[in-house]
Amino acid sequence: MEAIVESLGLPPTNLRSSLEKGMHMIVGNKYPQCSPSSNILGLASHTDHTIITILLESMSGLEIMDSNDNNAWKSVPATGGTLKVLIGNRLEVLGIGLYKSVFHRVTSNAQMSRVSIGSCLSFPMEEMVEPAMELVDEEHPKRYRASSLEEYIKFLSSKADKSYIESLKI
Ligand SMILES: O=C(O)CCC(=O)C(=O)O
Ligand SMILES: [Fe+2]
Repeated sequence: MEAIVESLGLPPTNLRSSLEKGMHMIVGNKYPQCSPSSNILGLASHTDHTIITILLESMSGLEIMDSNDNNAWKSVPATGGTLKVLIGNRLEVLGIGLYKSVFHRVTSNAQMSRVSIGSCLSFPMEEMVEPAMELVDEEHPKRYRASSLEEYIKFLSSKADKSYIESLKI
């Protein structure tokens, strides 16, 4: 994490105390076998609310949206035992969009069920996260408003018509 923070141009220890107090959730997902004719997704398109998510999956099925190719869905190859790192909303906000949280989804599979384990790194529940002030100047405006994990949970139960990351853009 310190290397990622440093790559934003911030002191590597910048987030240390927030991370020590922060939430680290391990999420297990199981996607049962499902006929392709039903046209059902295993998991709908979303970006993660986290700082980063580290993902381990039993087989392929993960797709990411390629904003450089007309938002086409691209399959992510599952290469045995490889960990995948997804940028979450908090890191996008902190670095004023230098790293983008990617839209991803999981397809269904007619032959086999699939499992994945996500290691989700987050700030403390009530901590307001906003762009790092060291990175903000006249040429680099804030672009994102401050928000917390607590607020994200409320957002989930609201009937918002845009994605969470869009709702954070000023
Ligand atoms: O199962 C996967 O590969 C993705 C899981 C996921 O996106 C999530 O838990 O947020
Ligand atoms: Fe996700």
